[in-house]
Amino acid sequence: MPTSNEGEKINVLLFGLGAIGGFYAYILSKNPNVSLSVIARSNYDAVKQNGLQIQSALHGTHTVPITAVYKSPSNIKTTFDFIVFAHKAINPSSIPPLFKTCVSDSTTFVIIQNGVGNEDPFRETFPDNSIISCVTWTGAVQNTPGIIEHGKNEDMQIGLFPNPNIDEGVENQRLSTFAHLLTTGGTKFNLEENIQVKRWEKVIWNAAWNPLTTLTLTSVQSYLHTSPAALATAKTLMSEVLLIAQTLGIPLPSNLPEQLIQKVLDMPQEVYSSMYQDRKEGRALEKEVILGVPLRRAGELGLGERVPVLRAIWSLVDAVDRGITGAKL
Ligand SMILES: NC(=O)C1=CN([C@@H]2O[C@H](COP(=O)(O)OP(=O)(O)OC[C@H]3O[C@@H](n4cnc5c(N)ncnc54)[C@H](OP(=O)(O)O)[C@@H]3O)[C@@H](O)[C@H]2O)C=CC1
Ligand SMILES: CC(C)(CO)C(=O)C(=O)O
Repeated sequence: MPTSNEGEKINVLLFGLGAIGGFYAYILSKNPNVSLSVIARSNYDAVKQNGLQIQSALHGTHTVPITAVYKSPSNIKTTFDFIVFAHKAINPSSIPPLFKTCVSDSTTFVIIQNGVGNEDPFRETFPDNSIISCVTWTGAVQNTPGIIEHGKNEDMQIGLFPNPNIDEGVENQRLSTFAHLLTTGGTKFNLEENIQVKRWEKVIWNAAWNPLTTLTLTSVQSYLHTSPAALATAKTLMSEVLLIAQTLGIPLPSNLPEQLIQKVLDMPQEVYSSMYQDRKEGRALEKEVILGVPLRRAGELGLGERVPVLRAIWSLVDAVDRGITGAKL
């Protein structure tokens, strides 16, 4: 695979051209060696006609240079060095098989999503490819098709989802090439030895704030000020997911719920969530990777009786989601 300082083009395909996909499309496009293609769905016409625009409090306003805009992976007749997935993880296992014709032996998948277990469907479909797993704390929204609004929150952690079928040196080279693209794109990120620690830390945050903002249709800060029980509910929910992570052997500190509560209270702006946006827009909720997988892991670990709040919140989110999608039992 080319490195970005050889002057050879690095072919990147981005799937999930929404708030986060649009933001990282902009970051990746800043490297002159990147040829960026995107797959757009509801914003296809807007992006085709007017391009993709980013309006960021930190990066300014720009139109993103895009080589090709596709409607679906089935229209693509070429393969890529990196395929970046930034769609919502809804029916996660339905997505990787769509990409069979765009993948060569040297294609690396990059997953930028909330949740845990997101890598598994990619590894099952493509057992011989590398996966870079990314946890983003960047906050963005697409209120108008093709226009990505980004505030001041920007941070990401990235690391390999190691593939025992691939030489470690090759995997590290792929990781370092992608990290170089983020560096030249001017975004804040860290390389992680064990990205699963960061995935679980983030899912402890999302398992609380995403459903609580979605169910109450209010910001985290407003919810927390409703009554002392609100804070207690958030803390118990986080503690239950932390118990699951720790039982899986993920080294996370026992005071993480307090740390994450303090982190949200210290934020300069009110925090809503991507799941809240989905409910507001009448879109399916990311209930599987944020709540369903942790709950299943609890069952497998014999912790089912020790996560009652997680189960209750899961059932409420599931009911709201079924109300939106019309999915029957
Ligand atoms: N937004 C945020 O601030 C943050 C989000 N995240 C995480 O990042 C990920 C992306 O979230 P976000 O950017 O908010 O999501 P958005 O809903 O803004 O964007 C998702 C995009 O994926 C597209 N998409 C989904 N499925 C398909 C498909 N089958 N074919 C083509 N396009 C598809 C959607 O198209 P369409 O419009 O047609 O549905 C949409 O453009 C999620 O895992 C989220 O939890 C993490 C941190 C913060
Ligand atoms: C932006 C942030 C960090 C807010 O909780 C998030 O992860 C989300 O909205 O899903």
